[in-house]
Amino acid sequence: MATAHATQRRPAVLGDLLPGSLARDAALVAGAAAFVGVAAQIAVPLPGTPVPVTGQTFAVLLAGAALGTGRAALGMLVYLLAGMAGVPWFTDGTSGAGFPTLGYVIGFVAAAAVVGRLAQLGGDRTPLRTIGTMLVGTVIMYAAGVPYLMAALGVDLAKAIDLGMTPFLAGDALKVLLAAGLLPAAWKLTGAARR
Ligand SMILES: O=C(O)CCCC[C@@H]1SC[C@@H]2NC(=O)N[C@@H]21
Repeated sequence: MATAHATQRRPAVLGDLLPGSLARDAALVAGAAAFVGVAAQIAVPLPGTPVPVTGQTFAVLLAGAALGTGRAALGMLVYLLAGMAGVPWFTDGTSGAGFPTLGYVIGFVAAAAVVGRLAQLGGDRTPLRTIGTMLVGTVIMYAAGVPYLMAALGVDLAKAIDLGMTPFLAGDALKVLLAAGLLPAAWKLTGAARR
């Protein structure tokens, strides 16, 4: 019984290390949305495509792993809905719903939820596991973003991949590697128990 109790109290994700419960969770959800909103302002346009290189993917992956599935998904839902409602925190300070990259932002919700779940299962405790977790999250963003791009621009799948995936693979791989260095190191720094 004592062991089971101790196991329950062990932090499942980094966000659990902060004290409090409801207020903490609300702050983490709002913080995750704002974090992605700030990361969206790091946007580099590429010639020949309406899709920019942005810091969002990295922020979404980190928020997912650090907050766990429920809070991370909620944070990304707040980001999506507030942005659609007029908060200017999509790339380059934009908002609304009439832009071709909205599919990626919809994908952020699912990606954060899945990355959060994998992190709760220990998927951010070692660099190798973190790479796997972040790759899954990245694939989910593309799985939402590329078909949306197809529909929004009226192009076929090959063209949508050309415009919305191929130019970003190297940069997104770097973000995955960066997360794979950061998250296990953060766990090590906290000294929290391993799983
Ligand atoms: O307009 C937006 O707010 C969303 C931009 C989405 C950019 C996508 S996310 C996956 C890929 N990696 C990048 O760095 N940029 C694209």
